[in-house]
Amino acid sequence: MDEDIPQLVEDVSEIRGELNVDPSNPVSVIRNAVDETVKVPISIITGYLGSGKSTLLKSIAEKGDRKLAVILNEFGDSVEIEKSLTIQDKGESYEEWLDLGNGCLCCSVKDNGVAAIERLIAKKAGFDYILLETTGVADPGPIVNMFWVDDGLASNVYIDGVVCVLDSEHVESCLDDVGGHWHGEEATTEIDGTTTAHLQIALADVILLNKRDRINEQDEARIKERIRTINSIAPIYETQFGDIDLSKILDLHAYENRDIESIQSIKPSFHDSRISTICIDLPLFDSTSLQKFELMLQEALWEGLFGSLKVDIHRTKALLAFRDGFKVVQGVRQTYDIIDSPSTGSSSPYTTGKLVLIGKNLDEERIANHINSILRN
Ligand SMILES: Nc1nc2c(ncn2[C@@H]2O[C@H](COP(=O)(O)OP(=O)(O)OP(=O)(O)O)[C@@H](O)[C@H]2O)c(=O)[nH]1
Repeated sequence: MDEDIPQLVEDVSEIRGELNVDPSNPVSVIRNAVDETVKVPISIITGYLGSGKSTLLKSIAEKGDRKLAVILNEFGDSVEIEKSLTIQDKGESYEEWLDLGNGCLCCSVKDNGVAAIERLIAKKAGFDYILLETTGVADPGPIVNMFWVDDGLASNVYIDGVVCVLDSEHVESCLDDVGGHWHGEEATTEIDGTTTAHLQIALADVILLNKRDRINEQDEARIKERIRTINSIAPIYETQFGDIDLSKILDLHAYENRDIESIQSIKPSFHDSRISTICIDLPLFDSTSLQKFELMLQEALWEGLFGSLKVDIHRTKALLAFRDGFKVVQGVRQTYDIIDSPSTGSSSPYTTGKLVLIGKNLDEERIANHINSILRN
């Protein structure tokens, strides 16, 4: 093995040892050893089982001149308390088994996964991009939040975006949940018919309609329309064997304030009984608007309420326009961030703002009325 290629997770017990030092803040131990000036983008690759995630990763690795670190998250076929963490670096790969403790992706992967990636950075592997492939049955929300929110990690890694790979031939049956039996997996549908595929599409910043060779033009038009009823922000590209111009899926900066274009270009929404996208115009904010807006947003995200309307929000984006500048809001599930625009010293380029929400039960008219009445008072 090449000496220059760093060992990533030498020993799981070592990670646990570190976690044990300060269980309340597991990354802080490692954070000190990290060069804070290094910031590596991480893209989350999500998509249902067999949609072509690994094929895409291979295609990216072959194409780019970037040095990629690829992290594969796979569960065993039982609710095993083990997870395989494989890092590939130009053909070399390291495999470690991380004990998840309770098999729960959300919390258990968080601690071990964060520690492993901190180590990756700390070892200065010389890579400049991380791709993380989630397991096909996973809701990507907790993973996105893990990389976005974690302070220690955020100083070294920033989340660039979520790429959702769809199998053109099977995406409709996944959304109708007749595909839940694939690969012997159990169906993952909620009572109202929301499937894992809905959640993966809802959180996508870009969508690849892969296996395009398996459908005809009519199918393509119908499928795209259906996807847009769920997420009308993310661009959709058709691909075969993950072949795509890398500039369309990497370096999206989808969680930053430079994401203005996607907020501005949002199309009017369609309605789906499960998850849909809505877009609400916001007035020019004055000195009291921000606080009112934030309280309203907190109630919506944390309590699931716009007034008396019960909602469930997966993704939030907003452009808040002020006379002398603007702010961008980014949110994933209950977490949000309000990001200032860099000061230009001149007046704002925007005279109105916009709020884009992807979630369940989003009645655009009722929400717009609620927001307007809050902002007016
Ligand atoms: N016809 C066709 N087959 C494809 C295409 N992309 C991928 N495949 C095939 O689909 C199968 C599944 O692809 P993978 O890349 O392993 O899918 P995955 O999403 O990583 O699968 P899991 O790890 O099981 O979730 C493989 O046999 C691929 O060769 C495509 O565009 N067209």
